[in-house]
Amino acid sequence: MTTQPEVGVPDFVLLDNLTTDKFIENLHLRFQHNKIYTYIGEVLVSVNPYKTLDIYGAQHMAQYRGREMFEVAPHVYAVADACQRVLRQQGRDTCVLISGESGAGKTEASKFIMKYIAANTTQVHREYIDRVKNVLIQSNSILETFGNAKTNRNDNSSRFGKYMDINFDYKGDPVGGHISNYLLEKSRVVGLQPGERNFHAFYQLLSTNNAYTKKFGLNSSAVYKILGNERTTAQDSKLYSLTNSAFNALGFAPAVVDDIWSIVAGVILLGELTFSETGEGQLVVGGPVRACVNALGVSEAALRSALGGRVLAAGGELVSKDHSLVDAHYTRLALAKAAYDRLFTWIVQQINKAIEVPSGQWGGTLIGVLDIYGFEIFETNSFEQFCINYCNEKLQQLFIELVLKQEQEEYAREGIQWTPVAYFNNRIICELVEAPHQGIIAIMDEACLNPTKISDQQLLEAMDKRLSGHKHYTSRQLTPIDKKLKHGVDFRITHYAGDVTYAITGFMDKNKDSLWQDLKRLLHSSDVASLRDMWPEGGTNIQKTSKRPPSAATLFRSSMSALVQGLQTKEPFYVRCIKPNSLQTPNTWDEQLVRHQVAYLGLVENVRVRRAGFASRQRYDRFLKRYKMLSQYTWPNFRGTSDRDAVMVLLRDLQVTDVQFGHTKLFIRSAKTIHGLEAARAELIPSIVVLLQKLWRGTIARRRYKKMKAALTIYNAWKRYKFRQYISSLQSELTRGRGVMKSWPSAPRGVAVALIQGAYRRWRAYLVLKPVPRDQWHQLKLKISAASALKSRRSHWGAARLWKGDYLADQTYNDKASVYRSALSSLQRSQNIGKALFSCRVHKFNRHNKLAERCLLVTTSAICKLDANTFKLLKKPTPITEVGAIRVMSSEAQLVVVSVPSARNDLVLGLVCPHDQTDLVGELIGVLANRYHMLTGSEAIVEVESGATTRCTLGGKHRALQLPASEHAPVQTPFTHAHNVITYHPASARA
Ligand SMILES: Nc1ncnc2c1ncn2[C@@H]1O[C@H](COP(=O)(O)OP(=O)(O)OP(=O)(O)O)[C@@H](O)[C@H]1O
Repeated sequence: MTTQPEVGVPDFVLLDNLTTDKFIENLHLRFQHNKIYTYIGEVLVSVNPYKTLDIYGAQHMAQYRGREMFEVAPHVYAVADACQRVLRQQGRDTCVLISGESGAGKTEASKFIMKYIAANTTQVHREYIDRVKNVLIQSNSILETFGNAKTNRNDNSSRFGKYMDINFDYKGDPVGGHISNYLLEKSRVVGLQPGERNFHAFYQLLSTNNAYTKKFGLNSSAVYKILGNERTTAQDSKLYSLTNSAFNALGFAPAVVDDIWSIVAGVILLGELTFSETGEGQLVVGGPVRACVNALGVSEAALRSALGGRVLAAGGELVSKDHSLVDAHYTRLALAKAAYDRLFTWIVQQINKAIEVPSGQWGGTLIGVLDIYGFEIFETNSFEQFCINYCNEKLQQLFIELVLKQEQEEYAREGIQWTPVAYFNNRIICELVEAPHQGIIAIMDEACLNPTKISDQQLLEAMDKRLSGHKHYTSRQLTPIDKKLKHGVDFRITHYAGDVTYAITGFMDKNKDSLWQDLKRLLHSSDVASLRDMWPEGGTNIQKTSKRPPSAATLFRSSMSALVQGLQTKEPFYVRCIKPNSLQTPNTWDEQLVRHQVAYLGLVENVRVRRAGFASRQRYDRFLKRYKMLSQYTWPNFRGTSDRDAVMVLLRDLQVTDVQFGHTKLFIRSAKTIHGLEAARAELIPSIVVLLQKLWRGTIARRRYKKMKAALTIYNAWKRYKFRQYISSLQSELTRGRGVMKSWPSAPRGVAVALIQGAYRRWRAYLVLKPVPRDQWHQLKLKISAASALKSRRSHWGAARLWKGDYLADQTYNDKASVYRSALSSLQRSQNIGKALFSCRVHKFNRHNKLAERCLLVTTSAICKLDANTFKLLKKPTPITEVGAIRVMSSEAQLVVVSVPSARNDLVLGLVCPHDQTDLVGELIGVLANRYHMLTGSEAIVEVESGATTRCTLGGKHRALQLPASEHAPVQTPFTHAHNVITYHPASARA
């Protein structure tokens, strides 16, 4: 991973002088360098780049997997990973609360979080987990189609609040989810601001020639009232097919998808209906009535009557009342809004069915992702802004509760002393809105319930009366000097994020949100099955439905309170989104706009609170892991017992004093200290990287070496196998008198034995030596590789027994083993000869034709001749590097000639084997050849004489050395000599 240099500070907590200017300066600096993410402790501040950044790919995800937030550059993936880690490691539910104004990047952030969570599963290809991941991601396309629209602030603005719970199994893999939707901006269905579009669904439906447009006579080039001046685009038709494939992926039945698009068409057509009055005052419905009833699946008569008037239950009687033109118009719009709003909620319910945790599947832990509208302050603020801003007050309250409370609890838990920080608690504003009996919602509900029709203005008067004296509420009536407030229209709430003036107009209607029963009945009578299903209350008896449903504000308050309750039980993470400009363009920074958002999101305050007590807190183990290299007492390892002790020692060594030691965490007061630690660390890192690289390269080399060794072992085993096969084929040919013997069918048995012995010897020789072509075996006088000599001998002789090497140290071979051992160690002390590798008794033949019993000792560097009884060194050791050649016989004779060109005498030795074995030659050659190779880097020369004769140099003269002919009479001495010919008698050389 390449770590890029940081720009500014990656965590606002590290700012030296905290002011709003400094805060914005750092945010801007980072934005200019495409560093759109910065932390306030664990809160992520994200600035919308309005351009595609290459920071979201799989390789970026990998950088955040399992890493602590402070270890890696700030990123929304780090938040997602932290969420998942808390869930997996502590089994705790977590949530991410994403806030910011329209276009600040909330929905994008939530999608990145979902993407990360979906990718970060423990099992990559478990079928239903893959399905869940797919469904969670696809559900976004449907929600965006039906709930998003182009506004002047955001081309793809979510016009509803969304909270999504994702369920995880015990391993931490997603197994399902649930979406809650809040307050769709349904007024958009029938009224658009200039330059804005209606919900995407309408344009998508009209963008192609499809079954629905055909069936309901819709036309992509026609102008429809509810679509405003905006036309469909090529993008819409692309998204139309995407939406349909998402429906398919979520398992929506084709009939249901038909129903959904029919309702969308029906709403477009409702927008086209017109009303006029006949001369007799009769209301006439015009426009595409037929197409409209077709799309909604209702009868024409029912539609006409529902739009033309209404039936009321009064005193047990049913009274019908005709609509005026104005009422009819209002009813049509109400019907369109209600039908679309209900459709949206119903679609969310269907999605929930598709993603619910299957029964029997444990989906015990949750991550909640809240993507909800930010604070809104417009020219004219109405009921919707009132609800949205109330929602933000609730979330701010939650933030205060969780963040500040947690902070204080942590200090208490850790035994840290601190002075509480003053902060503005917005509970008072929440209460202004929601308090029972006294709050604005209660006052509105009371007005709505009043049997006499209360106007908006009367509502305002009632509010003024009840709320006068409240610090956060005012109106022109209450502060006549404030000319900005319109008399009888405006009231102002001082929100935690600033003053907002609301116009009371429409509050009563919007809060009642009543849909006449006739319309509910109409929709329930539809033969579009899904539409019928959406309006169950339209099926109840009109006489029984006089009870008013709860008002819109009350419903909203309940859903907010349920939301907050749910969030309270979870460990929260915050993403605060900031919009850098209103033009939706990259690289543009509108200082005023940013300043405003920083203010109302309370970000600087957030940093202050975070730093009030301590700028940073870290668990001892984590702190140690990050900074242990800064002190010789802790690097590479601390010798004490606890991490806390280690951190204390480390900080004492660094003379850092502005800290407090909690039970499990270290609390650092000033940001400067963290800076200092970070800088010192950054300075040391390059040398540590070099060290790690060195170690790692060594590991790789050792691994490669092991592999090579393993390959060689396999190769040798195979070679042995082939030769065993060859020998056994020879043996079986011999016993059956075929094959080799076939060429000499009459060969006597002695010849056969000689033959097989010859083959056996050649085989032994072969094993000693590097393989040579069979046709060159008669020239068995070769240079061999030391390693292969060692290995080949070992593979043959070593298979039967272990090489003991230092035989003299073995009591069974040498009854004076202990004398030998002490002689050896004093020898080792006096003569730098190294470790004993091989020793045995030998018969030595010298230049005076004398035979002597000696002991031979081969060490890591030299060949020594020792006295046979005292094991004292007899002559100067001969360095192994001076060995010229080693000569042996291909037979079993234990005769070895070690030629030393620098001396006038070769070593002519008959080795004395232990009782239980017949050969030491192989082992001696193995040891000598191997050491020779190690010391000189070249191969030892080993000559194997195939015949019965070899040679040696004694007293500077060449002498022949032979084995006796078989018919020779046995002699008692291992060596005899006559006429410069030395004879070695193997039989007499036994121990
Ligand atoms: N991280 C990002 N990288 C690139 N572009 C982004 C990023 N975040 C947001 N955008 C761009 O900004 C646009 C608006 O973002 P988004 O829809 O997430 O805002 P929002 O805060 O959810 O707004 P609203 O409240 O209106 O729904 C996106 O369509 C996208 O083009």
